[in-house]
Amino acid sequence: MTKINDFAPAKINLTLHVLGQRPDGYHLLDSLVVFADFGDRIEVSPNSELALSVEGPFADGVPTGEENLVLKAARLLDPVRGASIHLYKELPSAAGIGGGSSDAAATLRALGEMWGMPLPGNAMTLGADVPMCLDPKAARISGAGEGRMPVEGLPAMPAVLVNPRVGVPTPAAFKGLATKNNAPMPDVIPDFVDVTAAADWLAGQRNDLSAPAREIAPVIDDVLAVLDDALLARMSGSGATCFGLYPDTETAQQAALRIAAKRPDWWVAPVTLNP
Ligand SMILES: C[C@](O)(CO)[C@H](O)COP(=O)(O)OP(=O)(O)OC[C@H]1O[C@@H](n2ccc(N)nc2=O)[C@H](O)[C@@H]1O
Ligand SMILES: Nc1ncnc2c1ncn2[C@@H]1O[C@H](COP(=O)(O)OP(=O)(O)OP(=O)(O)O)[C@@H](O)[C@H]1O
Repeated sequence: MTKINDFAPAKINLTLHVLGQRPDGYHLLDSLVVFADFGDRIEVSPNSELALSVEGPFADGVPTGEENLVLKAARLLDPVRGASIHLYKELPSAAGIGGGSSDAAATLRALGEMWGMPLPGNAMTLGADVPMCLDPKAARISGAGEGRMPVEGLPAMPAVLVNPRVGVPTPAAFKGLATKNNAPMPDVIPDFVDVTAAADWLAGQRNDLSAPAREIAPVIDDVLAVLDDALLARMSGSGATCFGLYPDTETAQQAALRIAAKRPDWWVAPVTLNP
């Protein structure tokens, strides 16, 4: 029986500038997004009914009914066709790293291949992060999430992802913004010789959702504090996951071990953020 596997990598917003708000309430973004070599896995196979099974360290709490983004993605592609979908959940949910969105995008790719269908143009209806996850490579994201310009010239970046196991609801983080009309990134994102040069430039950029997310979940300050040996530490998306960039893989792995020993209740993952 034909089985198709796909990978749903964690999405990291290296920057997240909020430029304004549309009349429908959605915010206009200017965000530099990369994807980790760590994430969920999807396996699809032919089946008469549409069925979803979920396992893995973060399976608990992931909805298994029609509200799961994986099933919504399948229904977007074909409202009636059946498939068996298995989701292996490695990523914490509601964590600012696009877990559900990346799962939905991987489902669209895998079922699209199995059913011989192109990727839909309306993936945005599943969530603002889904279009950027369809082609999980470094990109500058604009609009409410639908605009995507590939970004060349980023190095592979050793990093540590840290989540304090506190969820931040995305709408609440946007609602808490003190100012909605903030400055974009510079027009040109330079090429960087290495992760240190990238971190230096990123330090001059922002995640505008960081301040409201820290109001909602003050533990984010503790997460940023344990990443104080990183070249750069910042929150991703609407939080609460933060990333620290490190000069090399070994240093990142050592930092991850140190943080995991200090905070055994937190989720800590040494990763590489791919260009
Ligand atoms: C914060 C980011 O993760 C950055 O990549 C995304 O903007 C959010 O992506 P997402 O979780 O897929 O977002 P959705 O599920 O579409 O939206 C959740 C909620 O976030 C708010 N939202 C989202 C995206 C956006 N550009 N403006 C918004 O104001 C809206 O209140 C929306 O109801
Ligand atoms: N496949 C899925 N995996 C995780 N959560 C899902 C999934 N499908 C639906 N959800 C629901 O979506 C909510 C948001 O989860 P998700 O992991 O996508 O958030 P996030 O990482 O904050 O996303 P983003 O960075 O896009 O804002 C969860 O609380 C959960 O109820």
